[in-house]
Amino acid sequence: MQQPRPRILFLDAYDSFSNNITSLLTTLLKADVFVLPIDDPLIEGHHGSSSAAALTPEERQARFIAELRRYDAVVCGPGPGNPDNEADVGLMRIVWQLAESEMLPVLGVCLGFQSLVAAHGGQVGRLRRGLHGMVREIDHLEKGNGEQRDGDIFGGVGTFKATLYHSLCGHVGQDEVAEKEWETARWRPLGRCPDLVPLAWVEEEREDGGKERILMAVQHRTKPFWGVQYHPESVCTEDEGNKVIANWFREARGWNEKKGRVPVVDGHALARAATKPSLLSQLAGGPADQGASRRWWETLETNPTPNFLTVQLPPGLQVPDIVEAVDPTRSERIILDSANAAPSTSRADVRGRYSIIAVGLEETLRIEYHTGDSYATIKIGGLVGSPLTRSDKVPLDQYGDVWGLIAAFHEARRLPATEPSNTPFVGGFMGYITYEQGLSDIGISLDQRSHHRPDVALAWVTKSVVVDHVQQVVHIQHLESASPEKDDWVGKTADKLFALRNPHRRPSVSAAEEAMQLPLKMRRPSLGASIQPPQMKDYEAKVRICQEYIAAGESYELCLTDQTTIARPPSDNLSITHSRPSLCKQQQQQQQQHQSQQCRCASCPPLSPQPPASSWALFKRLRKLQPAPFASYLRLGPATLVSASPERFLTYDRRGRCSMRPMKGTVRKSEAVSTLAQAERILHVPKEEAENLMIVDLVRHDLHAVCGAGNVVVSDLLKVEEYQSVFQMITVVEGQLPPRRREGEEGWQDKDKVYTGLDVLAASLPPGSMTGAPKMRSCEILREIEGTKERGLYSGVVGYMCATGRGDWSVTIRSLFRWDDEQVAVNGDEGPEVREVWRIGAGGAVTILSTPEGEREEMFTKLGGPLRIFGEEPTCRW
Ligand SMILES: C=C(O[C@@H]1C=C(C(=O)O)C=C[C@H]1O)C(=O)O
Ligand SMILES: NC(=O)CC[C@H](N)C(=O)O
Repeated sequence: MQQPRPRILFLDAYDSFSNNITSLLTTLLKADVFVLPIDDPLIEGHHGSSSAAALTPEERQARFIAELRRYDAVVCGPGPGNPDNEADVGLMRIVWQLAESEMLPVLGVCLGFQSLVAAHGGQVGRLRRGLHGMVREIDHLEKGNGEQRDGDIFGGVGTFKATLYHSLCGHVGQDEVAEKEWETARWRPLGRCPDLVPLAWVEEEREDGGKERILMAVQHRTKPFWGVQYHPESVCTEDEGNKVIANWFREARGWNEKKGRVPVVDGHALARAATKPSLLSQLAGGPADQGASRRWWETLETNPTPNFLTVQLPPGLQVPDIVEAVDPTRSERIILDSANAAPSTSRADVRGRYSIIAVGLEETLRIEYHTGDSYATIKIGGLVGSPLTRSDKVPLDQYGDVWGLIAAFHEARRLPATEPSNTPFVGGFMGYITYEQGLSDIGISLDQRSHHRPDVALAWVTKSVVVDHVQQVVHIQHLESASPEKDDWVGKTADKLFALRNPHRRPSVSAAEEAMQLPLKMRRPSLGASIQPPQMKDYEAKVRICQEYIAAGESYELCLTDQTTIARPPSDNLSITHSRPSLCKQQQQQQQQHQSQQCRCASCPPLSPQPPASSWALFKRLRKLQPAPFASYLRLGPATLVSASPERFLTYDRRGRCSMRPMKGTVRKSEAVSTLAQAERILHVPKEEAENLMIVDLVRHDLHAVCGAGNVVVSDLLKVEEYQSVFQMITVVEGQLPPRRREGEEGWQDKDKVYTGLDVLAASLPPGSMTGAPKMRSCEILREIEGTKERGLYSGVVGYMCATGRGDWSVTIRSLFRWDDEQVAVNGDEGPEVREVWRIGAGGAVTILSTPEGEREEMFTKLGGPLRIFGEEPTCRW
């Protein structure tokens, strides 16, 4: 008879590495792994779960114990915080206290290990300095060469290195052992914890020349409890370490056998599967149920006739020229621009291949959602001045959440792979998602917000132009709805492009745009742009606060950021009265000094009387100054974004192959660091590699949540790449979604098995490179430190999801954005004047090894890129 697969319960302490552990356990031990949060509402009665809230503590404990009977073993996971705080370890504490009759084998990992130590007489205190993303050789007794101790899970294990992510450590009495006794004494229970047998150590050399003895693994003398301080699941833990886990499980099963303990699998389980259910499975009922009350938009754009034409890219033509020729109306626009694709910008290592231009955006159907609302809005159009055709508030309960609605909307319009197959996008969603939506996705509630702006804005683009910079062709694409008036948009657009071959017929450039095209040194600060950067000392103080949280074990890495605001006369918002100043120069200067905190240096040129450049002109300038592979321009609803992002967040193809590209480790180009080899020397150091590694493990966790155990690999680790003004270290992490059922097999009863790239996107926001690890606790801490201001578009994502299932999203950094409704009033010569407000976010990852000055410098380096379009160089000003 076939043996049933073993079952393991994983107690999740909200770490960002948990899914890597469940993946390792599943693949290595061929076990089914189920996950229960340490504060599971069904047991703990939190979060308003009425059924559990009514229970007494004894009854809750009984529920948990009943749940434990279902498993062969338990793994207590890693996480933020300290085992001395009950809330940080929750249910773990019950596990160590189980009566003999209910006991079962347990493995503690990191926080779980510390909780084991704390429960058996040890103390958990701070390391002299935290070790996060540091890879160390684990010193254990066996080293594969002989003597076997009963229950020593290091038996037969050779030398291996493992990744550490901890600020705290277990004190079992190691510091009281004299040096000459240490060699042998460290393998026996030490004074404070007679029941814990040390199995492994790391001795860390400290700056004072001394060594810190760090406990790395223990086993309980009589109970089936083991624990490891290091992270067995990290991508940098060597495979030899897997033997420890295999040994643990062999011991665990041996113990169960000896005790005659067999898991009882009946009734209802509280724990959930390690992989998330798909978005489509959240839908209440199938399409048949929804048929009764179809809304007007449900059938719109559902059965299009694709109409495509591919033409040669007229030589010398830039993406903005194409935009201006094919979509000159200049109201709403989305352009995802491989701005560094041109050979003239070949200094950069990473070059985009395609630029995607949405055309006729005002007429598109779109989804907008303000985080926290119980409904989303589906509408057509909506820009000030253009007629709002229709709008519908869609309650989200039947979709689970906004992601369920987006997935259902996409699914209803999904296309089989369509010609031309060599275009990444034939039509589909284009738009943005804010950082705050990401926060809400990971369970952080946003308190009172002072606005009602969309956090998710996705247009369903049916007319698009895709430039393939490698093939030098342009795909003109129209997913035509079955409307009787076909207007041959594709043909007409091709004609417009052909017309561009004739340089005399190129679109004319407005005066403001012309001004923006002047060489940098001739530029003056834009009229009245009042720039408010972060204060250096404040920023440094915030870095120190981050480090205090890290030292306390609350986080391993925090991506601290701050914002610079730029107030300037309104440029392209038609709803704002355009106030053209008529001040004399002297008055202007006086007013300028009064309003702004900007430059006081003598060399600063006087203000020029030119009108403010439009956001489009700003974009054209930025793409020239900072050509980046994931540049974008977006003017959608009330949001405007001008971005020179170098960072891909997530891309996926139709077959569910996903790839993420976290970027961490930045060095500014300078005379001293101008070559890749020099940058590599600077970035391949423990501090920078650790920063990157932490995010790599976090991203693996995010991908595992959807792709499932064993379906994630790291294909390029810690690679240094060159960009226009910086070098960046990146890693590529790839995942494979479960295969989609073939047509016909795919009934709604299988909908929970249908995953798309949207599932990965929804499960991975906000981008880990912008949060730090563990994600949830780090975001909570960052909200405290950064203050109440929202990051908004910054730290969110911009991208597309094609109707055929392919998608690509960049992290919104090195960018500026503004909201139409954010204005400030200033006193002008002729009374109050309004100013539009642009925001530039910038920051970097703070670790225990950071220096406040270094972090501040890094933040200003990143800020400097987008700020230059205002003719500003941060170093001359603050
Ligand atoms: C926070 C920013 O960048 C992020 C932080 C990086 C780092 O810490 O090295 C690198 C790229 C981005 O993921 C920013 O550009 O503002
Ligand atoms: N990775 C972890 O579980 C860390 C545990 C604990 N918060 C520490 O920092 O030491």
